[in-house]
Amino acid sequence: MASFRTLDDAGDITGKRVLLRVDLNVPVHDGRVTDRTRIERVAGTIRELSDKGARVALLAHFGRPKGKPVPEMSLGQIAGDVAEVIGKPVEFCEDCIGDKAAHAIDSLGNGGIVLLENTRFYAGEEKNDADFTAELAKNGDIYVNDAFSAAHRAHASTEGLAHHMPAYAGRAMQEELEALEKALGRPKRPVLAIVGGAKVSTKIDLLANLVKKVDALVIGGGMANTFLHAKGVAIGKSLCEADLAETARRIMTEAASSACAIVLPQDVVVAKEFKENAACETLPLDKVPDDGMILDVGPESIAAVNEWIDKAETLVWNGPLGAFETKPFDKATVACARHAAEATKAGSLVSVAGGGDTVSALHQAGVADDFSYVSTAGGAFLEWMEGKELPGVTALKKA
Ligand SMILES: Nc1ncnc2c1ncn2[C@@H]1O[C@H](COP(=O)(O)OP(=O)(O)O)[C@@H](O)[C@H]1O
Ligand SMILES: O=C(OP(=O)(O)O)[C@H](O)COP(=O)(O)O
Repeated sequence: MASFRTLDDAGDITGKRVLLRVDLNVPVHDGRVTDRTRIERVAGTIRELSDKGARVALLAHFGRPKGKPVPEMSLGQIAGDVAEVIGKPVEFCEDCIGDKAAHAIDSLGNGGIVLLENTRFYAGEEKNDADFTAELAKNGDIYVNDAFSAAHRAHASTEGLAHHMPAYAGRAMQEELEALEKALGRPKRPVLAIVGGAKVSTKIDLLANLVKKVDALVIGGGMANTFLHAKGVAIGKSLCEADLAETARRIMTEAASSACAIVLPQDVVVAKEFKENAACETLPLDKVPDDGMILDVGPESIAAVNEWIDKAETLVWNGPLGAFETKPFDKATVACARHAAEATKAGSLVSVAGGGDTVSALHQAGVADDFSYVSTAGGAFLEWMEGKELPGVTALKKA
């Protein structure tokens, strides 16, 4: 039996106002949702609540607007996709608190669904501010959290609300926790982690714990640039958080004392412009020009990652190895994803990958169905792997 409350514990919810936290932080390019996995995973919970006659208000964030309304980060652009995926009408309300939100929810019929505007348009969301949480809470009778991929954030809509009203885990949250426990509860060694992507400052700290849990850590993508910089490699104009160089060095020291191999790029793909089909060249690490950007790792690095995949019994992967959305910088991510998929199909690897963009990359490589498990979560999944309590999950635990 789950240690947290689920929808099975919610009783009769007919006519009740349900504040349902979902993660709609999906990849969007040119105003179009390019990967609907996160929407598809929560669709079952939305339908179930609606079919049971609840009035469903969807709470979600999109991007990092830093506490202010940013039109390009409006959830209005996602509402149509949500409606299509769940196969029911979904209204959109341009605020998540106040009179507009109250009116939108009060006017729903039983089974009606409204998507409220980006909670991160208010600074109180990320601060888990008591007044902001109380404003959100005014519009709900019960709270359901189905956003596993945001459960590592102790924000108003992911944690605070659970203390204001009866709180339950949604079906997708339940499934993610069960699937991760099944795939990785007692992982077979060697365990290989691949961490890439662009969210360097929010993910780098957890690497210090991760290196104690895994046998090798491949660092790629934007994350690798900060480590290369910390090792004194000139990386030109590449995405890098130079102030985290000391943290990167500490992680490499921690890895050495935990006998975890750190695998950094050996060669890199460099371009002067970040655009589709930009001219680029593969260079050794000591040849990156001052005006160049590392946008992918090169063939020698791909071969090194694949060798580690061959040695590993278990793979956990978050964050693409390059800027895969922009060709030709998808090569390393696609090649290594296909290699891991082959090993999984051959029965020699348990492979778990997660993260909004990572899942999109696996779909692009055509292998999302070949991994042992694909989580919607990136940072939350890695923190779960570290053994950390996730605030969004802890808040749902039974007393
Ligand atoms: N070398 C790089 N330079 C700039 N951006 C990169 C690089 N490598 C990967 N990225 C970007 O990282 C983003 C994904 O990062 P992140 O959000 O951390 O992953 P996820 O959503 O899977 O958790 C992608 O948009 C990708 O373009
Ligand atoms: O996309 C998300 O996480 P991920 O990039 O770790 O997969 C979640 O929506 C959390 O977003 P955040 O990292 O801006 O808090």
